[in-house]
Amino acid sequence: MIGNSIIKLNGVDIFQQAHLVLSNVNLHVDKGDFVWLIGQTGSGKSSLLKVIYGDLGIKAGTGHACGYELSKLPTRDVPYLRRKLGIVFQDFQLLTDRSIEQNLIFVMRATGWTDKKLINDRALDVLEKVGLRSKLKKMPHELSGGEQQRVVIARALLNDPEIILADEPTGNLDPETSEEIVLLLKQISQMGTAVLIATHDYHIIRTFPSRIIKCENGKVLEDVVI
Ligand SMILES: Nc1ncnc2c1ncn2[C@@H]1O[C@H](COP(=O)(O)OP(=O)(O)OP(=O)(O)O)[C@@H](O)[C@H]1O
Repeated sequence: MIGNSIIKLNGVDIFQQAHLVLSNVNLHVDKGDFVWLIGQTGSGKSSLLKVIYGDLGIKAGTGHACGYELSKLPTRDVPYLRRKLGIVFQDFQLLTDRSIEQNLIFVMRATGWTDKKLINDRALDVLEKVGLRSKLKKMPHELSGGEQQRVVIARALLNDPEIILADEPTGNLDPETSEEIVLLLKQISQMGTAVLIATHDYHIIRTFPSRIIKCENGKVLEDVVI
C-alpha cells in the first residue's frame, strides 16, 4: 500500500471480452473513504468492481488494490488480494445448509485460519460488530433479509479487510432495513475500512451523502451530483 491509498487506477481500460466497457479510468480510494458508485444498467459498475477484486484483468493503464499490482496479478495471488477485500453482494450467498457460525468458520478455514479458539473468537467478534452475536447458532432461513445481509457484512469483515466492495447490497431490502445496512457500512468506514457501494438507489444516497462516482458513456466520472 502507498500511504493511505487502497485503490489506485490510472488510465485503465476495462474490457469484457472484446468490448471496451470503460476507458481511461482514474480512480483513487483511500483508507476510510465512503464512495457511492452509480450508473445505468450495463454502464460498467460490476466490471469496475471485478477489476478491483481481480476477477477481470486490465489491458491498459496501471492499477493497484490493497497493495497488489492488478496488471501483473498472477492467478495464485488472487486469493491473497481477496483476503484484503470484503465482498458484499445482493444475493446474500450464505450457505443455506449450515448455521451462521458454520458459515463464518467455513470462510475462515478456506482463508487459512487453523486455531480453533481464534476462529471461535473471531466469529463472535464480527457478529458483535453487526449486532448479531445472539444469532451465532441460527440457520440462515431463521434470519430476516436484513439480518442475513448483516451476516454477509460480518463475513466480509472476518479477515479485517482494507476495503468493502458492495454491489447493490440493499437491492433485496425494504427502505428502513436498507438504511440500517448502509448506516452499518458507514460506521465501518469511519473505523478506517474503505467502502465502495454500487447502487441504483438514489434515495439511500441522499440519506447518506458522500462522494459519488458514475459510470457513463464508457467513462468513470468523479464528484457527481444527483
Ligand atoms: N461476462 C461478460 N461477457 C461479456 N460481456 C459482459 C460480461 N459481463 C458484462 N458484460 C457487458 O459489459 C457491460 C457492462 O456490464 P456490467 O455488468 O459491468 O454493468 P453494470 O453497470 O454493473 O450493470 P447492472 O447495473 O445491470 O449490474 C455490459 O454491456 C454487459 O453486457
